[in-house]
Amino acid sequence: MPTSRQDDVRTPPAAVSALGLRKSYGDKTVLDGIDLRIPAGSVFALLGPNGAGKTTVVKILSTLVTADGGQAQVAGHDVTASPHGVRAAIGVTGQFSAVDGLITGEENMLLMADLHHLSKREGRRVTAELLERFDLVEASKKPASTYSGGMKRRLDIAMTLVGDPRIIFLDEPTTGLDPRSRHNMWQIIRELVSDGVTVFLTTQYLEEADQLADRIAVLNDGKIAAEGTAEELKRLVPGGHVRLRFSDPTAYRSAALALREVHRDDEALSLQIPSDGSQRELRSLLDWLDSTGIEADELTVHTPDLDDVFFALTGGGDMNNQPKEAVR
Ligand SMILES: Nc1ncnc2c1ncn2[C@@H]1O[C@H](COP(=O)(O)OP(=O)(O)OP(=O)(O)O)[C@@H](O)[C@H]1O
Repeated sequence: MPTSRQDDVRTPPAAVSALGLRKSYGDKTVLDGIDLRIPAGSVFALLGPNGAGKTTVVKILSTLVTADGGQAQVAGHDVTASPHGVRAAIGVTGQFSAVDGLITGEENMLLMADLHHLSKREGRRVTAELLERFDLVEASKKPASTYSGGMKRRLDIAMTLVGDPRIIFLDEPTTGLDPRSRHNMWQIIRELVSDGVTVFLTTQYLEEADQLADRIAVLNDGKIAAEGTAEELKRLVPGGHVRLRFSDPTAYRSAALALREVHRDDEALSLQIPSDGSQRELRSLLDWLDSTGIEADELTVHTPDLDDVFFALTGGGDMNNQPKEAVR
């Protein structure tokens, strides 16, 4: 892989940057030219269906596998020329967890402290602090194999933090977790970011990317199909609308007659009005309702969500793609 210092002139500094990353296994091209730029201190989510190559990207950036082409820098180090520099700056958790189930949570942590050459005293201090922070004090003397999925993930992240990494790769951090554990994990990730850590997240959960990420890239067919903030991605797909529901048939009919370009549902007494869901459009609709004295019983806004974007970009026609309604 060629190395280049050209990225150094870019501002602000990127925690992770990649240009033209390529990877094939046999005759299967997994990554077909991936470009990334992740500003320090931000959360980046790589979204993609099963087998899209998300883990492969994480493995290349964390120096666990070598790319066939392109270049990547992590924390200012080239992944090929300076893998040790990369490894010293990053933490990786996820599908290839470092947790040893045979020893206790505390022993796992102390082992990690040893690997990072912390003194015994410092190792014990950091371990106690992280066990407390991740709510694992009670379980700390039990073998990690007895931990729930959520506890194992928390221990995994706690172990990663022993080395005080500035960049963390979280490969599907909440896959298989129940909703409460998933929300706990989201809170943990937000706290990491507020400490200035850069987070590179892979996920199949669109809501997770929506909740956490500053920028999201959708990986499909070995390429980045789209990249942007959640809002930018949602604007890529049409389908936003406001729905007005009435209980009074007269009010319904008046509104239906007055409003043009609406989709009528005479049975449900509801009208669907194309809208981008912006404050401006909602205000003008509400002002119009007020001025005409028409009273709707319910107003719901549907803005395209990341599910819509994901399916539009990845062509996942076999999955459930029902519009979601958000009552505002
Ligand atoms: N060591 C390997 N040898 C051969 N093929 C591999 C290897 N590692 C990954 N692949 C293939 O590369 C493709 C991408 O795999 P990868 O694990 O990166 O996808 P992913 O997006 O992380 O998927 P998932 O969401 O299912 O974890 C898959 O088709 C996988 O079978």
